[in-house]
Amino acid sequence: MKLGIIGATGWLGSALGAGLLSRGILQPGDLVLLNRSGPRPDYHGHADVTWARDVADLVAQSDVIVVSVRPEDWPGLDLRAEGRLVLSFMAGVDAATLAGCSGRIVRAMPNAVAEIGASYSPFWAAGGVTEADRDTVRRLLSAIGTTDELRTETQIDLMTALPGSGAAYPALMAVAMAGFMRAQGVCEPIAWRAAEAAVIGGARLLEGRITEAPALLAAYRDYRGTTAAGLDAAEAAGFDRAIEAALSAATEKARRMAASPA
Ligand SMILES: NC(=O)C1=CN([C@@H]2O[C@H](COP(=O)(O)OP(=O)(O)OC[C@H]3O[C@@H](n4cnc5c(N)ncnc54)[C@H](OP(=O)(O)O)[C@@H]3O)[C@@H](O)[C@H]2O)C=CC1
Ligand SMILES: O=C(O)[C@@H]1CCC=N1
Repeated sequence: MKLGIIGATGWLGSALGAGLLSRGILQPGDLVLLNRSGPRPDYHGHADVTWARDVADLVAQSDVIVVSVRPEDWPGLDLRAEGRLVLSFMAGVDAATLAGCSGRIVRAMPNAVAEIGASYSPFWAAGGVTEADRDTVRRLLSAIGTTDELRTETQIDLMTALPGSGAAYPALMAVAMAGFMRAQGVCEPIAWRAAEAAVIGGARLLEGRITEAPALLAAYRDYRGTTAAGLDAAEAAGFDRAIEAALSAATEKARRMAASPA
């Protein structure tokens, strides 16, 4: 299979290319790459990839095409992909808009954790996508982590808001936590290590057992100690409302982008 990646040197496109090559899912000769800034002598340690001249050249050389450009760059691509499977990573560019390229459309929502091969990248397939196409999508996405198929396209906007945000909310928490420590006179490196202990250490404890989060919170509350006092104060200050506001705003932005394409 020849895979064309439009946006091959971007944040996600580059992570996909790196994962496909390092996991041996595709060989360098299977990759047809395109970006805006031009060919590079080395692509993740490989020189023997193919750089397309333009979008039409990439389509001519590819069986499957990944579109990983910013949403606002989609109209300018003028992609014509009749008979091809087209896998879009773009937020807020819906299937009705993508259908203009005449390909078989799948939308996936990876995140920045693709950089370390641990993205959760759910996908949704439009009409006309075959079982073989779905297998291809699962194989490609396995290069950057895990996936599930979604039943409706509207859920892509929700996934854009949550897993799509990658490390953003953990980073937001870490910055607030380290800031509190610094404000209390803790030196910079120890402030960051304290925040890392809570954000990363806590996440590692929950890894693979996230559904146990409510029970873990109950255990802290039953303890009736300092953490219980902190949890109560966080809730009273609107912690849940802040998360809901963030995810609603991001979902709404994705919906607005789809309703008014660039
Ligand atoms: N980053 C994220 O965390 C997430 C991103 N997404 C979606 O993934 C898509 C890609 O995002 P991201 O990787 O962050 O974006 P980047 O800005 O990092 O990369 C965009 C890529 O597109 C290339 N490009 C831009 N215009 C053209 C063009 N006309 N022809 C060919 N290539 C072009 C750029 O080339 P060059 O390198 O030369 O500039 C670059 O390689 C977006 O649509 C975004 O909504 C979805 C979930 C999470
Ligand atoms: O912030 C963004 O727009 C990108 C796309 C979806 C998630 N991150």
